[in-house]
Amino acid sequence: MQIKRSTTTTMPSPTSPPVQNDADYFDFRAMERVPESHEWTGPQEYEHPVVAGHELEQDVVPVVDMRDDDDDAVAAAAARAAEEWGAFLLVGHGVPGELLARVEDQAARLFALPVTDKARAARRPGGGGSGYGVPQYLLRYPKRMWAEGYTFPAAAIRSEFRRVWPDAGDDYISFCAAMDEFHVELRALGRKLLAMFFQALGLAAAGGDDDDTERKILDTLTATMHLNMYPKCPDPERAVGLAAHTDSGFFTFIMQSPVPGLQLLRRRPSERWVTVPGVAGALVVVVGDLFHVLTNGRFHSVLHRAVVNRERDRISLPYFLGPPPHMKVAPLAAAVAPGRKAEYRAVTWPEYMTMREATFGTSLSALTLIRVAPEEET
Ligand SMILES: C=C1C[C@]23C[C@@]1(O)CC[C@H]2[C@@]12CCC[C@@](C)(C(=O)O1)[C@H]2[C@@H]3C(=O)O
Ligand SMILES: O=C(O)CCC(=O)C(=O)O
Ligand SMILES: [Fe+2]
Repeated sequence: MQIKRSTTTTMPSPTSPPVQNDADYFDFRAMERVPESHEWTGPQEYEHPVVAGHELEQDVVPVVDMRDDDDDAVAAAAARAAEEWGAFLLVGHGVPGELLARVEDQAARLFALPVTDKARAARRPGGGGSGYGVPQYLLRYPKRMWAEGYTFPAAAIRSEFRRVWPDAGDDYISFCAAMDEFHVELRALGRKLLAMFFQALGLAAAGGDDDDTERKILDTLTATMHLNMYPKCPDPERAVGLAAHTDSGFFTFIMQSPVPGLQLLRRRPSERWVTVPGVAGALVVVVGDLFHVLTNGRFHSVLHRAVVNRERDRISLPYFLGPPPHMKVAPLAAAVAPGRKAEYRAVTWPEYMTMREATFGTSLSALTLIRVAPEEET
């Protein structure tokens, strides 16, 4: 899908979001063909070529190995990948492979429950966006995606999943144990990676206000978890797993099945989708819009999407890290090059999400909505 980065700062006129309905809770496994509600026939979805991610050196997704003894070199490699790609594969991160396999298995068990059990935990108005079903932003698209989703705050796993398993039996216990352990590991890893990013940006040495901001950001990082299940599809060329988007927070760790499906949009020398290989035990790191803002555009929030396939179900678990809801995010002073201005206005995560909602399904990039127009620069 081509999403043009518009240079306009005009806010699209807000319209009330479409609502989820019973059609969003159908059983993908019972589908022998892609129904019209899920059929993406426009050529725009397949406008750019797809490359495998290893044929040419320029298409090899960067791999950052945290086992390297030289911390500065690891931080520099992560920052370089965040600048050039906006994403990379992270290995040697210390999260046990056994835990990653268990988390995937538990997610698969959740999605294998009867539709009626999952629908009990459906997203509801006023529910803070948690629950089973389509994230509200994705309801903006005219077509539904070939995926099931479940969103929940990492801090409320046990209460959230009592909605699925009211009896709190063995299935509930093993599911929550795996998600809790994953959260503990990923929260620690998130702090480590953030500290590395700051180190690479030269913030540790910068002194002054940025040091304070860095500490506040590290101390208040907020995590949201989301489970994606992309069932195998009878006609993958006519369906979309997850439409092209950027993540909105600071950065996302994605745990994915070793079934490829995630693709990154590379722009130079020409636009193409690069498939991220399914490397067992690796986590994918994706830079989000608010980190793009924080670094004044130095780290780049990358457009990515998920495609589906005919043979195998695919599961991914993005762990979204961002600021707490009240925190205003603006370019860090040390990230603004001498003689340059901050290119983005300060914004909180919920403010940005509200603005961004109206851009889903349009060709407008939401970052342009908070971009300081050249005439506003003093
Ligand atoms: C923390 C979040 C990131 C997310 C919005 C959310 O509040 C919870 C769902 C997340 C998700 C998952 C699918 C793609 C995405 C763009 C969406 O519509 O919902 C992301 C959101 C995001 O990164 O902005
Ligand atoms: O399924 C994937 O690999 C990508 C998921 C994703 O980008 C998201 O949920 O925001
Ligand atoms: Fe994403």
